Amino acid sequence: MAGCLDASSVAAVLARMAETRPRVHCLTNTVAQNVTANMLLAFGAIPSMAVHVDEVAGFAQGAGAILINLGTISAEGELAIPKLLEAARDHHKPLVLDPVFVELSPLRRHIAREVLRLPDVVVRGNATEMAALASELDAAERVTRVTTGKVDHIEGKRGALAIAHGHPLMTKVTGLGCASSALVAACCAVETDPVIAAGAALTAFGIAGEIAAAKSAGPGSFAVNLIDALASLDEALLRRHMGERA
Ligand SMILES: Nc1ncnc2c1ncn2[C@@H]1O[C@H](COP(=O)(O)OP(=O)(O)O)[C@@H](O)[C@H]1O
Ligand SMILES: Cc1ncsc1CCOP(=O)(O)O
Ligand SMILES: [Mg+2]
Repeated sequence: MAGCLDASSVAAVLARMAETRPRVHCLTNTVAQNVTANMLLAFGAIPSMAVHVDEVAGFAQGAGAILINLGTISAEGELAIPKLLEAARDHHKPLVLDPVFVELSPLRRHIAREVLRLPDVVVRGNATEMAALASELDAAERVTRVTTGKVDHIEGKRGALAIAHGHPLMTKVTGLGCASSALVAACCAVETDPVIAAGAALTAFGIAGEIAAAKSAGPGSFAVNLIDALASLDEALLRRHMGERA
């Protein structure tokens, strides 16, 4: 039976985020780079996005977590990935994979398979992407599966969570799934249990989506209001949206 987090657990992760300000090194797609960087900053983390094979290892070794997003994977990006995997392995960095459109691309499936040779990877995707990777995920060691949608489902070594926060407008702005993967990575930098880290990230992001939607006329204003809402989160707001007494 999947559980959910309480406001104090989410607030504790956000407090560590504010205190630590982890840098998330993102090898991510050109569509979502800007929204990803802005959401990480609003969340209290620091984004970096270098890709060149001769410098990416240094960026990754000094980061709190690593994100690999396959959305616009290039030959240059593909060269950098082994360096990121080495950094994650040798320097014990949390690593999140976002297998964008893996269902459409044998190349992306191949790269996802290579990434999943590493143990303890956190994979965040939508239901189509996670279903397309089912056999690779089944074969991966100590993988944490994060499947987003109307309800986000998180399954890992230490349990399962279902997160029923968010708003349909979050599907109308490009890059918000990619951004959610980056927020999961940021939480993995300050919370050692990836199930709790992903639960905190998606609870916070979903509540920010609810707050932003209430004051938006459409997807354009929603995109801007979402950054403000994410930056405004505190325990009182979390409690209000999680139905807990202030
Ligand atoms: N129908 C929905 N209602 C509320 N929130 C949603 C809905 N669909 C997706 N979300 C939220 O939107 C964000 C992006 O999820 P999703 O659309 O599944 O990713 P992707 O953009 O990679 O396909 C997640 O935070 C998720 O919780
Ligand atoms: C449209 C598109 N094409 C390649 S990456 C990308 C952005 C996908 O963003 P998200 O998965 O967050 O909707
Ligand atoms: Mg996506």
